Amino acid sequence: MYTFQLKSNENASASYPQHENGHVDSISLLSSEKTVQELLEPAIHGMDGHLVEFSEALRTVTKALRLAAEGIACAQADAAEWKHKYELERARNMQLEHKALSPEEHHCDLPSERTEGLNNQEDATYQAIGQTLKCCGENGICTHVILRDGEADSDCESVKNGKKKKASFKLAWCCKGESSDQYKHDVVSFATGNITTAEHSSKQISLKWETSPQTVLVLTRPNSTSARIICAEMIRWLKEHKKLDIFVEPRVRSELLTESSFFNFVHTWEDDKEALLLHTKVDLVVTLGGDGTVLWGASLFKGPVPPVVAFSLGSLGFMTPFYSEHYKESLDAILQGPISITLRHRLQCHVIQESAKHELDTDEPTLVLNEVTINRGISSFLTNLVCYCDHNFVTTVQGDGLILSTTSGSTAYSLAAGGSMVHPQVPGILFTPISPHSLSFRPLIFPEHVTVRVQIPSKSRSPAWVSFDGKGRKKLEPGDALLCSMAPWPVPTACQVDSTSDFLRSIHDGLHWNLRKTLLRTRI
Ligand SMILES: NC(=O)c1ccc[n+]([C@@H]2O[C@H](COP(=O)([O-])OP(=O)(O)OC[C@H]3O[C@@H](n4cnc5c(N)ncnc54)[C@H](O)[C@@H]3O)[C@@H](O)[C@H]2O)c1
Ligand SMILES: Nc1ncnc2c1ncn2[C@@H]1O[C@H](COP(=O)(O)OP(=O)(O)OP(=O)(O)O)[C@@H](O)[C@H]1O
Repeated sequence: MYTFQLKSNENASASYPQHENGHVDSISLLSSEKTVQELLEPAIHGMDGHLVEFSEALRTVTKALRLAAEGIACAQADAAEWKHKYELERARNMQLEHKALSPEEHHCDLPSERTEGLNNQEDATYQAIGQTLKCCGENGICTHVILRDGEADSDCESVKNGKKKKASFKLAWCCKGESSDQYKHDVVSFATGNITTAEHSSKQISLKWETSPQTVLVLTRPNSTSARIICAEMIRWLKEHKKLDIFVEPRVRSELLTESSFFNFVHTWEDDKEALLLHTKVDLVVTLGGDGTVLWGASLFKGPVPPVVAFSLGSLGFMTPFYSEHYKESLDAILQGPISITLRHRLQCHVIQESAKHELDTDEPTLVLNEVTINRGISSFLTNLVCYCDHNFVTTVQGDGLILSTTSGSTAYSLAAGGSMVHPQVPGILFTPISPHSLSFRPLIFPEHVTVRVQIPSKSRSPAWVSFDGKGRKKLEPGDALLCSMAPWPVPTACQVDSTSDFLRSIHDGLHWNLRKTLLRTRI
């Protein structure tokens, strides 16, 4: 009996025709439902209660299946309709875009002298674009320009209809202050008043060697046996297989020579003055350690920084995407290029002492890759830091202190203090308070071009302490100030995949960001 029922069940399901996508046809389900009823009707006649119950259950299942199939069919019809709508909308947008981009289409039936005028203006426009590109080339700064100087374009309909034209305007911007012409660019001038950006300013950057790298600086985390072992092995491989010149820190050279006189070819430097010239000799920097070693490496370069390849020892860091175990494959690919890089912006920090505020000759700035922190040190008083952004008063920080962070540093101390995580390729200055006394004090992000000034009021009850990437603490006496702005020398770090993929991997693997634990239940 039960064998029969099972078989009929199988037959019923086998007879449900399925679409390519695996969905069951609701009409066939309806007929199957009837078939089940017809088949069972005589069989159950006069049988016991169990069979009646079972046939009821079977009917309910078939009905449920039919309803589900109807639902799916309905959803599919809906989806097809939306897809059609989407395609129409897309085609319309593409048409509009095309219209906006092609200059010829803008010249509808205007009087001929008017069109001539426009053509001349366009010539001038293209000349202007040419000039801008030339100027970009010279300055090493690229601004993508859309210029459409002067009078109407897509407003021609309104002109024909005798309607008023929209006011024309011109946008300009400058970096590095009003006074510097060098970085000034006229950008957009649209008679229509529509502002668009031609290109995204910050894209995935690719580095292609024009001549092969010759010299590599290898930096290692101190007091680490694994770093020492991999360092010696890597240097031997770079010399024997890649014929490269190697630089290491004075400490590392002594360590290598203690191991073997083979490492006699390794170069180093004598003093800080010589270290300052490293960027003129080194094509590539390799770090073996954690994020701290990358910070250390960056701090050796007070100006331009060669590309940095950061190998992690053990766990992956936020700025160390390469595994040291695979150094040969990674370095092979990097030395050959092209490689994706992240340009990690740095902040330059000046401490201005009250006693020396009228002196023109201030100390060299300190460059940070993560952040500069101003805190209360051992004092038990709240900090009282008066902050300005350019010439605008921002706020007074009363709390444990303030972090001015780069976007690379956004996953470090700033994050612990409640700041947001920001993709490292975004240029900006994060303004994150540390344990602020006021509950409404939320973190801010300033644009890249501003200068932030943190002033210790002359009447402050206590000094404050400033530290750079967690190091080099300095005392800020009442009346002293810290000036912080974006440095012109970023740190180019090689990516394992690309900027975004590496960033996301670091926050997923390093922080377990938004990871929810799911309970594995045994299915009954
Ligand atoms: N409460 C905190 O979270 C806190 C406190 C002090 C310093 N720090 C951070 O430590 C940094 C100095 O690092 P260190 O290695 O010289 O000191 P460290 O040896 O004390 O290490 C600090 C930790 O911060 C991590 N770290 C460093 N840079 C990071 C980054 N950009 N993103 C995510 N994590 C990062 C390191 O991997 C390490 O685990 C400082 O720049 C500061 O950002 C954090
Ligand atoms: N070559 C170096 N010379 C001097 N100090 C260094 C050097 N490399 C790293 N440091 C310092 O040693 C400390 C530890 O460096 P490490 O690279 O292990 O950083 P970490 O980020 O703490 O490591 P992890 O990511 O494994 O937690 C840091 O404070 C760093 O500034």
